[in-house]
Formats: sequence, C-alpha cells, structure tokens
Amino acid sequence: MRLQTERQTDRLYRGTSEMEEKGKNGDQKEGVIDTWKKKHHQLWVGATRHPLILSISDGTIHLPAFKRWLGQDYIFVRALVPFVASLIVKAWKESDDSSDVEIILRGMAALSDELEWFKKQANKWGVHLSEMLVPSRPNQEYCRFLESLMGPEVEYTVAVTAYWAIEAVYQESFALCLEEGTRTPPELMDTCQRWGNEAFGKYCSSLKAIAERRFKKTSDEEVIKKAEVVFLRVLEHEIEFWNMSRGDPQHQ
Ligand SMILES: Cc1ncc(CNC=O)c(N)n1
Repeated sequence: MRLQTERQTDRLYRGTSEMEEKGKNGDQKEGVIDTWKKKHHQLWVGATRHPLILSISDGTIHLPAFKRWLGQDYIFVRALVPFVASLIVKAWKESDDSSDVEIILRGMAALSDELEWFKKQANKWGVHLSEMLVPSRPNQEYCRFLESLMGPEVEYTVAVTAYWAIEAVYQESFALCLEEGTRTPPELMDTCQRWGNEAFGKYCSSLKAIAERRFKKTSDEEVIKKAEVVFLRVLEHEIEFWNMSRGDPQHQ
C-alpha cells in the first residue's frame, strides 16, 4: 500500500530529466539561498527540526497533536492553491524561462491530489474536515500572509522564493522522519512519505534553482532583500504552525 502511495507521489512530481538536471545544478555551488540558510540557521532549524517533527521521528507524538495538525493543514493547503495559481500567473508574465510555468503547474497538480489525500487521512483518523473546522490563529495569519503575496505588486522572484521555502520546510522536516534509525510510528509513514520522498526533494531543488536563477539575473538588490524577508516570514509562520499543532496553549 505504501509503495503505491510512493509511486503515485513520485509520478506527480517527476518532471523531464532536463528539469531535474536544473534542480541538481541548483544544489552544486553555494547560492543566495544556502547563504541565507546559514545566516538564519536557528530559524531554519526551528522550522525543519521542530519538536513536533522530532516527536514523530522518535515515536512519542501524541495522537491529538497529529489530528490537530491534519485538520489545520488541510485548511492551509486549500489556501495554498490560489497562492500557487497567482505564482503561475507571475511566471507566465515575468519569467524569462518558459519551463517555470510547467514546473509550478506540477506543484499545483500535486496539491489537487493532496487535498484528496487529506480527505482519506481524515477518514482514517476520525478528523472532521467540515465547515465546523475552525482555522487556528497561526493558520489564519499564515493564510493572510499567503494572500499578501498574491497581488500583482509582489515580484515573481519574491513569490517563488516563498513557494520554495514553504515546500522545502515540509520536505526537510518529513525526510528526517524517514531516516534510518528513527522511530516514526508505522501508521504515520504515509504522511512522512508524502513530503519526505526523494521526488519531492528534487521538486524543491527545481524551485530553488528557479529562485537562484532569478537572483543572478536581477540588478535590483531590493528584490533580493524582499525575498530574504519573505523567506524569514515563512520560517516564522511554519514554526508557529508547528507550535499550534503541538497544542501550546498560547498558540491556539
Ligand atoms: C503549513 C504547511 N507548510 C507547508 C506545506 C507543504 N506544502 C504543501 O502541502 C504544508 N502542507 N503545510
């Protein structure tokens, strides 16, 4: 069963080998993003090695926390769809490389599959995804932040950096839970596979390569500064989102 999920997800994210080469090249030499990851190491680790993720990987996760995360994340992913749609519009209008639209479109297609996956998971765990489900404050704030990035005044370079960061945090977080020697509960493996799988890792690399290519081409330092701020905001929102799922009372 798990193998099937893996293959499905793999297929969703797999691009042409040309796209994947671009992804690999993005990893080769240190770019702007790797510099930021080092410069803001604490925040990066805070978002990608959060206690909630560590509790999955060591098997001590509490089921209510997982269920809270599941319901809230479904709300978030629904809000991610119009953001990615706005990014496609920006790529189409502003990008110098026509493969960008196709790369982002694959992410969009994967979100459609993902919403179905959430419904199945909700069923499995007895989580109700109806209108009854109230978005938590950190979730509302994160969704509002996404909305602020959808306007035409936000540059493609800035928005694609945000998209990369949103996806990369989940990829790195859940990939940790799949590492050898971890004690991830078997019933949570499909969740960890969803974002931790290698094909999704490559997909994130191709988004990173787009951002890096844009940084190289721009002569506007302000845009790079704005992208860095957006990168930091994503990390902060991700940390608050994990905190909320964990059930920290001040984050409800
Ligand atoms: C809060 C949050 N951040 C990132 C992701 C990953 N993107 C799409 O699924 C997610 N599902 N939820």
